[in-house]
Amino acid sequence: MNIILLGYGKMGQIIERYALKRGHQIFLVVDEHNRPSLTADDIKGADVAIDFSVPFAALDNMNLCLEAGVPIVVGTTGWYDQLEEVKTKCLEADGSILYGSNFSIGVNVFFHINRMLAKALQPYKQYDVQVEEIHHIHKLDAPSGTAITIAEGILDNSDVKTNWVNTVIGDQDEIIPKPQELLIESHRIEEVPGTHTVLYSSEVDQIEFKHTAHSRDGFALGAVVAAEWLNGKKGFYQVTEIFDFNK
Ligand SMILES: NC(=O)C1=CN([C@@H]2O[C@H](COP(=O)(O)OP(=O)(O)OC[C@H]3O[C@@H](n4cnc5c(N)ncnc54)[C@H](O)[C@@H]3O)[C@@H](O)[C@H]2O)C=CC1
Ligand SMILES: O=C(O)C1=N[C@H](C(=O)O)C[C@H](O)C1
Repeated sequence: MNIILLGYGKMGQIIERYALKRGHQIFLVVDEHNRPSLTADDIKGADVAIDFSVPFAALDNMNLCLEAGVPIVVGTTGWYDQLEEVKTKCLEADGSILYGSNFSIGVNVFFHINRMLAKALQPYKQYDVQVEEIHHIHKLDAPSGTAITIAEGILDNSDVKTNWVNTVIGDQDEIIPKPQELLIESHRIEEVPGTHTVLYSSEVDQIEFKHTAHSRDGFALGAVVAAEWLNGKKGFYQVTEIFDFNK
């Protein structure tokens, strides 16, 4: 496939490596320097675009790809408050968008089991639940997109928790969540690639369910695999749809 890389930072550069390794070509690399002059005509002819940029740019990039008729895989997080609007635009334009807060196989299995765990513990009200995420100090958004997906999996399977609230440790006064609020605690530490933990605590014990990324390679390979899956499809998809264990 001919791939456009939208964003050429930590993720874009690793994705390039995996794309070449899997026999694809890089059609164009876009960052904030050449993005302002880019038009739909410039990207026509590419098979797919992969966006790992920044939230406002990802929204612009999705619009550009819809205009050009180029399918786009979006790994960028921090724009999910606009999800419904983007979905409507994509379906109206008969376009092709696949998004996901995390493209690694490990985290997608984690998402799946997180839902099962929440369902299993739903009757046992003696357990309170909280989510923790740890990322590098350069991360722009909090909570992480992955933590939001985890929280949604818990909220969908809880009759106690109604919404999530976030606190960034060290940045603000500590939030004391109300019983119906699911706390997502964000930590920003050095160069941590991404660690997510779900904690169920009762008076007598604690269950910890944790995923630790050792590098960004799992995210990058997953993004290329997602682009291969999207090739030739129309519609608005989540990365979870590409994994058989979710069927
Ligand atoms: N879904 C997933 O599996 C993962 C998602 N991410 C998300 O991907 C995004 C990028 O992460 P990193 O590569 O670590 O960040 P980064 O800061 O290293 O790279 C972002 C890149 O976007 C570029 N950029 C800025 N404005 C742009 C524009 N208007 N058009 C195109 N490019 C532009 C910057 O030059 C930079 O190269 C973040 O939102 C992060 O949360 C990161 C890892 C995995
Ligand atoms: O910004 C990052 O680095 C990451 N972002 C994604 C997120 O917000 O969940 C995925 C991964 O955890 C790394």
